[in-house]
Amino acid sequence: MGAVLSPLQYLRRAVWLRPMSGRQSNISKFFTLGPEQARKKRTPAAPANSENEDGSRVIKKEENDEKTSGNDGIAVNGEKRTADELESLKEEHGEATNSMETKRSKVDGLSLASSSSSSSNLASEGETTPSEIPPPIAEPPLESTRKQQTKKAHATFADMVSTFTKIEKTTKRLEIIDIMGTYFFKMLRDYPNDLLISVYLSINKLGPDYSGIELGIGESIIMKAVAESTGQTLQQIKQAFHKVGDLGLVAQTSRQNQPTMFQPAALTLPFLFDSLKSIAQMSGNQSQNRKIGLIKRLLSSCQGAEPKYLIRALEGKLRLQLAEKTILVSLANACAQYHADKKQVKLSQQDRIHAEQTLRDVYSQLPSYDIIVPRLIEHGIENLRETCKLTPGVPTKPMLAKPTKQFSEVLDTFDQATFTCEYKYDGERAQVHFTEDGKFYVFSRNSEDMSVRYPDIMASVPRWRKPEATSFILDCEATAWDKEENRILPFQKLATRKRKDVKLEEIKVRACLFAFDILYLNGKSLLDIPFSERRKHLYTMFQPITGEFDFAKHSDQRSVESIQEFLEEAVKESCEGLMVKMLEGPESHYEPSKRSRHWLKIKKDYLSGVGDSLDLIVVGAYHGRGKRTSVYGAFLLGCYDPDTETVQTVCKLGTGFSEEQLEQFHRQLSQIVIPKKKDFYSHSEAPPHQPDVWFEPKYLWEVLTADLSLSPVYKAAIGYVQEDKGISLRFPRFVRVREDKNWEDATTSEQVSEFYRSQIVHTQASARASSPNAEEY
Ligand SMILES: Nc1ncnc2c1ncn2[C@@H]1O[C@H](COP(=O)(O)OP(=O)(O)OP(=O)(O)O)[C@@H](O)[C@H]1O
Ligand SMILES: [Mg+2]
Ligand SMILES: [Mg+2]
Repeated sequence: MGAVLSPLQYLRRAVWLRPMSGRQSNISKFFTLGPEQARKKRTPAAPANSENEDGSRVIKKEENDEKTSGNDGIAVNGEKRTADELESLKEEHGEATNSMETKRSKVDGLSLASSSSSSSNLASEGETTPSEIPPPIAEPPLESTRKQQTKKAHATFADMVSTFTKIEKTTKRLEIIDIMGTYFFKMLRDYPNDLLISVYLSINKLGPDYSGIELGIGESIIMKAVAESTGQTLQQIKQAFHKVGDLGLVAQTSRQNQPTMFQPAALTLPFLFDSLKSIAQMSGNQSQNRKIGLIKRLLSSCQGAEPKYLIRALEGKLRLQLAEKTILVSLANACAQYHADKKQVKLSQQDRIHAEQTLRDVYSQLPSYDIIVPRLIEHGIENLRETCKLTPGVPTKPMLAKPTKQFSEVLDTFDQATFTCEYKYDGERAQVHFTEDGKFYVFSRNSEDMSVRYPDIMASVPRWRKPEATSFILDCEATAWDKEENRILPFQKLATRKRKDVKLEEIKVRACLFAFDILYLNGKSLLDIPFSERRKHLYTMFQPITGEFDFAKHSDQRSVESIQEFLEEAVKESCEGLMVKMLEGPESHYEPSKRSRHWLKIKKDYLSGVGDSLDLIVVGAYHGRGKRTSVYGAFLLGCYDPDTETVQTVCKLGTGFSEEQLEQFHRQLSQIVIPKKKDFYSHSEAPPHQPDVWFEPKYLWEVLTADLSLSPVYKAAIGYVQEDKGISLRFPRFVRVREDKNWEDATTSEQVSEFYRSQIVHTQASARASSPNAEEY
């Protein structure tokens, strides 16, 4: 196996893949919509040099060419900027990724300026009248002008924004997939070099999760930039924001009301992407001012609806209901269609489903568009499983478990199948990688690179790896370890370790690994072999070392009594409970990213409650009274619905805190108070239920509850159980802060509804069990 390329190297490769030629399809008959439906959706062509419905520009081609040709500079908000100035702007902010690309643009003319003509082509192409729709399989009208575009190599933000604007008008998932699929198809056909960037911008990410680069710029910085760039006072922007609740819209309106003498040059996707990356990575002295400066420059190149999405991207939330799975499906469709067209074959519904499944599977094993997109372009989706495989050095999405609160459920689920019980250690998930070229990594549950956090684990690998293991991926739990007593310490101890800049000699709380699975060994993926065999590999290739590495303790007995006993034993040894797993057959294969019924968790503490804890987003707080006057006395929490991208409130929480914790939370949360509820927070509008302050979504807390009930106030899982009622937690209690998850990894609305339903099933079962005619369990 070759060395793993860094994300930067992949990006470079992706950017330099040559555009492909080939026969192009009639995109009106796309994907989920038939030609008739697609035809109906089209609107008459917009007049030249006018604004589309969505505010994006339509520039008359000749005029635009005139503006750009023979002109060695472009106008940005009235200021004329030369290519060199723009180049130095990029350099000033330390971008490296596309520097070669920029140089090439300078030679070709000026990509920033020239791409506005391609934007007009794309924008007007989507807006033809029905009579202009070419017959199926006809060559698209773009062909004649395409030559010019191959010279002007970049897609524009304007194209992306007109796509986003279409998406914002619908809530139907199939339509969203169709719109995004059409967009990605055009990207593949016209700007393959920018496809990767367009995928990242659509999901509002700047790289794979393990790259650690994230957007999420604070409201105050953005408001300053909007005020300064649109000539308004900060006060005016704040007021507008208070009224509208969406900074993106405020920016768009402010920009539209601003008189500009010149058409700014179109923003290209690579330029935007590089700028966003620079903003995300700026730190230290003056970084706030530098961020504001760069945001202002971007804003000055924006028109129509572009400021809205630029600002939302900076905030870290596009609010388009573009969940990652939607992007995957759209991308799979686009690629399948593109390659079928090239080969001049018809794409069946079966082929589409197959393509979607392929991309989903591959992405959960190898969650890196940096690697996948270039290979999709080069080798097609039909070869993707071959060209993109599980790779040490790239964190795979971990398999997850379903909660259970009755032993009988375990026996029901596994029925006649062979299963095994393991201790459920209470620490943090750790995926340990060892690459062919001798590098170690530790990744978190969330694919973050934790190698710097665990120098003790990194140092211990050579001691417990046998020389026969030349590359591997292990699935483990890292727990805190008491060296004196030689035993596991409670989870809270592990949480006291620093998360950054950890020095080996300064570590007070040591981490011990408990390995429970092996996913890859010596150049081969082990995902598709039975767990019993994977476990054998695990036991042969590694050796336990007290306090550093051990195998998760297991028992393969299957009676309820023996499971019960094993659970008691686990709890005595500071574990949280048990994991019950399928041991043999295809159902015991490792399923990356799936919350699978083939893994059940039994937590001792929660057997009497709802079976599991919930991880909830802190969205608001109520001022304390009495002893708690100087801190927040209670908090408003919400779960997350990834399909609608909303945070839905689920309870008011006021118990389980120590005084120190309340003080600490007050300090932390005061920093992220926002003037108004985010418009993607869903909560009752009734005055008595309003919290005193609202927060940016940031912190995730683990919470226990006795049970759940239907509620008119809280909006969690609204519509799942009853059309107009949400679900709320009764007697919630704070357990801990979840530092290893992002707020978007909160318990989902669907999970909340499952907790609610399982509680009803459980109550009915108990009622049956206590009645004289109850069946035996
Ligand atoms: N033997 C084991 N097998 C699998 N996972 C284990 C084992 N021991 C401990 N774990 C941990 O248990 C976790 C699953 O249960 P847990 O309730 O802790 O999940 P979580 O991180 O809260 O996520 P979620 O609530 O989303 O499932 C795994 O992610 C892993 O970190
Ligand atoms: Mg856990
Ligand atoms: Mg949990």
